[in-house]
Amino acid sequence: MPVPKNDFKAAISAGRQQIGLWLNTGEALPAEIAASAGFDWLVIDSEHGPNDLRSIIAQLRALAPFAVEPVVRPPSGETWFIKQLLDAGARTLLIPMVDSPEQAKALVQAVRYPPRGTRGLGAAVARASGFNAIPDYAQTADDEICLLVQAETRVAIDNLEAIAAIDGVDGVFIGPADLSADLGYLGRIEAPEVQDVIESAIGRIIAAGKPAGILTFNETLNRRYLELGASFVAVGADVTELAATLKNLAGRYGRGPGAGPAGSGY
Ligand SMILES: O=C(O)C(=O)C[C@H](O)[C@@H](O)CO
Repeated sequence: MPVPKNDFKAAISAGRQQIGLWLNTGEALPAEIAASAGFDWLVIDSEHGPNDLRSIIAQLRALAPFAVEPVVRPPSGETWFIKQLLDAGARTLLIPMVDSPEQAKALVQAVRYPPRGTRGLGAAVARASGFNAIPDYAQTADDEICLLVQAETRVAIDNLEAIAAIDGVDGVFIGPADLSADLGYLGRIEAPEVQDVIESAIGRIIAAGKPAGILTFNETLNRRYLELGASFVAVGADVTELAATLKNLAGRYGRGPGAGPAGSGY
């Protein structure tokens, strides 16, 4: 029996646009609530969210009954943690700060079993294989793993075509907050100079034959990126949505700081 198909991977490679949300509470219950809202993909974020392997597993379990792809973002692309995440049952990974084709190649190696890569064997005792309930796990896992890399520095933008060309990179995600900072526009994602770089990067990723992805908290920008052909667009984060909704509710009864200005997020 092979591993189940990764519909998200198939969708983005076929250009079927997927709408996502960031999960930053580190808790299973809000993850379950977000899944019930109907998003196509949800990012369990351990780069900026309070997550460890156990909280990630709890969220993977919470999301399992839903038709949504859990995308796990580790704090960085360390091989040892990638191995733990894959064994825990994560199969779509979003790796921050990938600046070069060499880095991308090393990540591809980390997510694939020999002879195609260097992933260590051990899934038979792990959640990924249903604790050995999927007999062909080791033979079939590689093809359903989806490796997404983040381009979020000037160096990565310079190397975009070379990164996208790496076989096994399944999508390139623009990190607008870090990219804008590296371009000298800290906290100013909407600056026209930043937008020019992002729009051209989306076009270049697509021209290189790979799906492009992005996240902002700005609906106008998100719709523009969808128009430009980005395949996986995250449109917000659970914590910012909760904070905004609660401030608004309290504000309607004269409490708290009120709704405040809407930001694009960082
Ligand atoms: O640089 C970015 O933008 C991202 O990588 C996404 C952010 O990390 C996300 O956490 C929203 O602030």
